[in-house]
Formats: sequence, C-alpha cells, structure tokens
Amino acid sequence: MTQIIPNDFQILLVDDDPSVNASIAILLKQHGFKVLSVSNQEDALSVLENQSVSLVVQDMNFSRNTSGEEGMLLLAQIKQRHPGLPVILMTAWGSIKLAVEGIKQGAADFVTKPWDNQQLLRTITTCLAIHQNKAVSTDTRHTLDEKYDFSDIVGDDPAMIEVLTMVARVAATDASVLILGESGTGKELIANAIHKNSARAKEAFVKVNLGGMSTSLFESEMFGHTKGAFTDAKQDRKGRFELATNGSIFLDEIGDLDPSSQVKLLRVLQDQSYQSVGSSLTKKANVRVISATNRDLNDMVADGSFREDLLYRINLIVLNIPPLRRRRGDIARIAALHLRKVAKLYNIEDSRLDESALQWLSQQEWPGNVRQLRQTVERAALITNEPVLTVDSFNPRNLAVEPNDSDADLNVSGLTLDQMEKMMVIKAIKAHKSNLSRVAEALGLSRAALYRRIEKHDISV
Ligand SMILES: Nc1ncnc2c1ncn2[C@@H]1O[C@H](COP(=O)(O)OP(=O)(O)OP(=O)(O)O)[C@@H](O)[C@H]1O
Repeated sequence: MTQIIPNDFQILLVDDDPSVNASIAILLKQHGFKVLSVSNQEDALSVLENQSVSLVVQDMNFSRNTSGEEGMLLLAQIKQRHPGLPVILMTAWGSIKLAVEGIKQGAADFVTKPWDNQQLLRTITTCLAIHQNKAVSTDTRHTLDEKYDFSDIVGDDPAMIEVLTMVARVAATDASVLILGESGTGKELIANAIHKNSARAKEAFVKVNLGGMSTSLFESEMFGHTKGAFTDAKQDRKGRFELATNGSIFLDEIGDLDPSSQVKLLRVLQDQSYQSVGSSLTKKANVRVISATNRDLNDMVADGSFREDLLYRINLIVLNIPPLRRRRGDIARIAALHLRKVAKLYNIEDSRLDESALQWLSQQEWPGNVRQLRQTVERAALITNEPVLTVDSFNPRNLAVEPNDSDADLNVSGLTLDQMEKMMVIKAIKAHKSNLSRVAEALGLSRAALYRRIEKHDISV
C-alpha cells in the first residue's frame, strides 16, 4: 500500500497571517514534513520557480478584499506554471461556493478555516499520495495482484487494468471516490476492492442504496435515532454512518438522492460530524466515502437536480468503469469465473464453455454488462444441466436471449427473477439431497431466509 514518507516532501504555505503559517508549519514539521512559508502571492511564485515544492496550501485573501479573487488568481498562476502541482485552498467557513470554484480551476482540495489539524493532515497526505502515484508507470495485472487483493474481479483488458491501477493508487488514501459506469459494470465490486485494500479493511464496509431511500427515512437511516424521537422509534437505533465508523460507507445510486437529502448528506460530509434524530449529541463521522451512480451528475448539476457543492465533496477521485462491450477481452474469463461458481453451487463436475460458446459470448453487446453476462451463463448452466456449454446452450430459442437487446433492465431470459430464484432453490435442494443447512450455505442464505423462499415458492423438500 502507498505510504507517504513526509521527509520526502516540501510543503509551501501561503498566508498573509503569520500566525496561521506558523501553526500549520509546526503541525507539519511535527509530522516530519519540510515546510516553507510566505506571506504573499509574489513570494509564492518566486519560491515555486526556485525550489522543489511538492504541495501548496494557500489562503484566498491577501488584503482587505475578502472576495477570494486574489486567491483564485494565485491558483490560476500556479496551475499555469506548474500544472501538476497539487494546491489545497484554505477558505473561510461558509464560502463553499468559492471552494467549488477553486476545484473547478484545478485545486486538489479545500479545507475550511478554522481548520481541524487531523483533517488538514489527512487532506495533505491524501493529495500527496494521489499525486505521487501518478508518476508510477502502469502496472500489469500480475504486478497488481502481488500487492493488492483483487480477488473476484476479472480484469486483464487494458481498460480494466487502468481502473485497477487507479484503485490501487487511491485505496490507501482517505480520498472520497465517485465510481461511474452503466448498470452492472461492477461498481459495487470496485467499491469493495477500495475498502479491502485500505487501512480500514478490518472495519465495516457499509452499503447504502440511496435510490430506494425515501426523504422521510433518510435522516434516521443515515444518522440513527433515539428512542421516542418519533412515533415508531421504539428503541435507539444506530445509523449507517455510525455502523461505518472507522470503515467505509458505500453510497450507491447517489444520483437518485432528492434535494433535501442532498443538503443533509452535504452537511455531514462537510462537517464530518452529525447528530442522531432526537439527540443533541454530536458524533464524529470518521468514515471513508465511496459513491456510485450510473447517472450523469454533471448533467444533473447543469439542470439543477444535483448540488454542485455535494458533487465536489464526493468526487475527489473519479473512476469510470467501462461497459463490458469496451473490454471484450475479459468476457471469456468473467463467463468462466461465474460458470465455476454456479457449477460448485449445483455440484456440476468439470463444467466449461467450449470454443463456440466463448466466441458467441464475446460477440454480444451486453447492455446489462457483467451482471447480464453472469445471469446468462448461470441460466444456461442451470437449464441445460450439461457440463460443457456450447453455443447451442445459449440458443435464443432455448433461453430467449436477445443478442442486441437495448434495454438492460428488460427480462432478457424469458424467466422472471422469481422463477429463477425458485429454480435455483429447487436445483440446490436436489444437488444437496435435501440437506437444508448445506443448501442454505451453498446459496449464501441464512436458514431462515431459505425457509422463507421454500414457503414463498411452495417447494416441497
Ligand atoms: N470484473 C468483474 N469480474 C467478475 N465479476 C464481476 C465483475 N464486474 C462485475 N461482476 C459481477 O457482476 C455483477 C454486477 O456487479 P455490481 O453489482 O458490482 O455492478 P454495479 O455496477 O454496482 O451494478 P448497479 O449499477 O446495477 O448497482 C455482480 O454479480 C459482480 O460480482
């Protein structure tokens, strides 16, 4: 994992208030960094010309003018002369608009005054780690696997190697990551990989589907509630942020969040603290935030349905997961992986895909991406019940797969999810000779969940 060796880095502080420079300098030196301080823009630019600096922390105002214009100008000058140099802005509390503007102009991040020492340190080390790793040459899958745990993720195609290399770079940092990609491309798998390869790996990875969360439930779900806070609050309940303490929170479908919940989420990300519903106690949110969506958040910002300031809080790092049709090189391996899994589940021995099947699978458009590929392979294995799958096993006549179906969410199999589920439960019961503990284990269900399904589908055991 990427470690920052502070002594390798010289940080330039630019603030007209000597006490600000002095106290940040003490903090950074205590943590081993080398520090230079200047009080105005001219000196800052001259130091950058003549000395080796790894990162700049700059104020936004250098005179009585408090508009932030001077800071923006300095940022623009630094970015023009030293495009790759990370700059962190110090902005007055409440001037988030200015900070957002700064990020647009190329600032790496911003910290509000009065600053929190730990947060400032985290921001600095994160920016340095991301920047440092940019210089590392692209890895191969083999070198990545030596250092990181990417088990369960097939990705040898150059498009995915690029994604995994970026995951490797950012995993160790606390940077917020926004994962973009069509439905079924593996966003959740990537979010989990970021967590697994971070220092938070031993703590919780809490997934929240914001798409399915109503406005009225948002606060109590995310921040928890105390007993009696509202009519149905029969006891204290922890929220998702508390459950994710010291770990990571995965905010799936963040593009579906309604405006009032967006404000509440922004507040906790901004302040790094929150209050449970019905409590006046402020709790610290030491949580790494990973978000995902298949919507275009920039378009949503443009049409006013997504807050720009929230976007800049969640997208320090953006990972674009390519659709499966742009990484056809991975199709055969993904298909084989999921076939192995389903074969194990149903005790099918020596199952494999023959050349004709692999070729056919590699040529499809897969509008539903990896999820659709996985379901197609599982379905074929289940329906044919043959160890070797050929192109015929995927014959649309048998499986009703439409090769160029353009709607990923349509039921492309001719089977509903419910029918699939029933079929899988029946097969697993047969394969494990009605030993329900083993059936539950094979299906990844608790015994209670298995019983519920047996009852729901009226299956005899
Ligand atoms: N690179 C991959 N290798 C192996 N399996 C994968 C890969 N990517 C995705 N999958 C599998 O595809 C399925 C869908 O993945 P996942 O849920 O992560 O997608 P998603 O982009 O989060 O979907 P959605 O947008 O619908 O939430 C999962 O079963 C996952 O295990």
